[in-house]
Amino acid sequence: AAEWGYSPTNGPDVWARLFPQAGGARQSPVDICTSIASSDSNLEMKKLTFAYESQSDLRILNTGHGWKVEAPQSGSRLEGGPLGEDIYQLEQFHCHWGETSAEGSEHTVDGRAYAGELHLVHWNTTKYQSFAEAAQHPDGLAVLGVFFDVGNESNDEIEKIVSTLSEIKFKGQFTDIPDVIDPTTFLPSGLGYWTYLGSLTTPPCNECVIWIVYKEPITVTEEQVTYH
Ligand SMILES: NS(=O)(=O)c1ccc(C(=O)O)c(S(=O)(=O)NCCc2ccccc2)c1
Ligand SMILES: [Zn+2]
Repeated sequence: AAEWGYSPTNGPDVWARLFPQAGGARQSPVDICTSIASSDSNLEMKKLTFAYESQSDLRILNTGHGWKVEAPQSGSRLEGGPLGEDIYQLEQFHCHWGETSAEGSEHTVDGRAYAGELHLVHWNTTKYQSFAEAAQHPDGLAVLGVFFDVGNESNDEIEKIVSTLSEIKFKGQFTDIPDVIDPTTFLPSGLGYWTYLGSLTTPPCNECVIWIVYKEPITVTEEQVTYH
C-alpha cells in the first residue's frame, strides 16, 4: 500500500481512501477550544491516578515523524478520571514534533500549536486480552498527551531519549536506550487536563482512544524538540 505521510498526496486529507476510519465522527487530533470545554464535576470526584515503573533495556524507533519507545509495562496502571472502573497499562510512548519549534504538536489549544507533543499510549487490560484487540474497541486505549514548550532548561529524562537519535538517523531504524527511564517524570506538576473520545492520530486512525491532554506543558530546549 502507498506509504501514508503528511504531504498533499499522502496526508490526512487522503487517509480516508486507504483507512476508512479516518473519515469517522470522532477523529483526532482536535483543536481544544478552552471556552467551550466544560468542567465535569464527577471527573474531579474520581481522580486520575497513574503508577509507572522505571524501565531499562528500552528500544527506540525513528518513526519518520518523531521517535517511539516500546515500553510495555505490566506493572503500570492508569485509572480513574474518565476511565471508569477499568485499568489501563502502558504500551509505548512517542512524540510528534515539527521542523521548527513553532509547530509540531498534534492537538492545538485555541488554535495555538506547541513545539511538540508526547503521547503515552495505554490499553484497557480490564476488558481486553491484547493491545491489538483493545485498539478495535471505543474504550480500548487511553493516551496521555503532554505538550512541549521550548525554554532554557532541558528535560533530563527527554535528554536520555533524544541523545540516542544520532544513532537512528533514518525512518525505521532502532537502537537501545542505555539509561533507565521513568515515564512519571514526563508528566507536568499541574495535573489539570482536557479529555474527549477520539482516535489514533495516524493510520489506521481507529476510533478507540480516550484522550487525556494535560493543560500544563513541560519545558524542553529547542534541540530536544526539533529534528536536525
Ligand atoms: N498519536 S497516537 O497516540 O494516536 C499513535 C501514534 C502512532 C502509533 C503507532 O502505530 O505506533 C500509535 S499505537 O501504538 O497506538 N499503534 C496504532 C496502530 C496499531 C493499531 C492496532 C494494533 C497495533 C498497532 C498511536
Ligand atoms: Zn501520538
